Amino acid sequence: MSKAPVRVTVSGAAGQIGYALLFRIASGQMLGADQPVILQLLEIPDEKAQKALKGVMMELEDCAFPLLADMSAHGDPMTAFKDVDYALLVGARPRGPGMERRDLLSANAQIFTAQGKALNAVASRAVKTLVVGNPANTNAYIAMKSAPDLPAKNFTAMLRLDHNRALSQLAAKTGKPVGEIEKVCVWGNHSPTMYADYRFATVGGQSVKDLINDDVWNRDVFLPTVGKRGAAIIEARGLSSAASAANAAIDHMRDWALGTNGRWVSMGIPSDGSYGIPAETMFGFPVTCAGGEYQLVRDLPIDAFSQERINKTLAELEEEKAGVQHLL
Ligand SMILES: NC(=O)c1ccc[n+]([C@@H]2O[C@H](COP(=O)([O-])OP(=O)(O)OC[C@H]3O[C@@H](n4cnc5c(N)ncnc54)[C@H](O)[C@@H]3O)[C@@H](O)[C@H]2O)c1
Ligand SMILES: O=C(O)C[C@H](O)C(=O)O
Repeated sequence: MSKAPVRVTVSGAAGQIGYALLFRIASGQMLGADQPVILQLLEIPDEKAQKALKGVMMELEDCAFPLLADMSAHGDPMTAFKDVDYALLVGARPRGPGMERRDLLSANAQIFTAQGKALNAVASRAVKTLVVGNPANTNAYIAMKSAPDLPAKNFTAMLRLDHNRALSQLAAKTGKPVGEIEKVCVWGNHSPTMYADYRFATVGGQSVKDLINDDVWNRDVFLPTVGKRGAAIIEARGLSSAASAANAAIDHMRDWALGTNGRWVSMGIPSDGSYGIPAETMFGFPVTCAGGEYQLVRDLPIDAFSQERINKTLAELEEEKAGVQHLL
């Protein structure tokens, strides 16, 4: 018997990430080739944005995706999030050349307060929420705090793009296939302070750290390359990353919903106090996923270098959090 459709809301649906994301969701790449979806697409209630959204929906229609059971356009989060099972909060102002993420904080914070409240009021009580819009960790924290009737664990932030960027850099450095590298993780904030950690990584049973054996490369090349990759793409494209961001969102939601078979992935999740990260801080951690839930990878040893990096990214998140307290 075919599965009942699930409801997926995407905000910022007429934006550049939205354009790279919706067709993949509707084709089954996010929730599986046997899972019909109903797309509830949210854009600002502005004539131009709503018209652009209509155009994207016409294209979705023209793909004749068998899994696309229905779709609707919305300008109000209260209707867009009604009964939603999966919410991808993409809509926000992106960073332009020369801008830092913290410049976006106040511009975007209000969006996530309103959307958190709407999720609280009308979403499925099991809704899985991924925040992509920057600053993603703090926006996810704001949405979570604005939705007190939903479990905090239902709110996550996207660290997967950093995770995938780290994997590709490690594959290039070691000359090994990217798909064979395991146990990489990214700690902290989706920002240049994130700490991409390959101390536990293996490839074909070999330690990646031993293979590379170069702490200077780690500190001076690898970490800055992964951390500043977003800015490098803005510099090259004149626009922030879109296809790779959409790809990371698909990876994040697919793994959360369908599981990782024991593989580690990185997700921004509300801390339970582990690794000395204050409870509720929306922090990138290594996790595995099974049965529709993520589980933190616990009790990893943290050496002095790693602790210093984790402290730095935590301090940035605490500062961002302090900057939005008045909104919560
Ligand atoms: N976490 C990550 O790894 C990551 C990666 C890339 C981009 N991003 C972020 O994702 C966000 C979207 O990027 P983009 O390139 O698609 O931007 P974009 O400007 O192309 O599209 C954003 C869309 O969101 C819409 N929007 C704005 N406010 C909204 C609201 N309140 N409700 C609904 N829709 C709203 C806009 O009208 C626009 O169509 C940005 O914040 C960007 O910085 C995050
Ligand atoms: O860096 C940005 O502003 C966009 C995005 O977060 C990225 O990492 O590519």
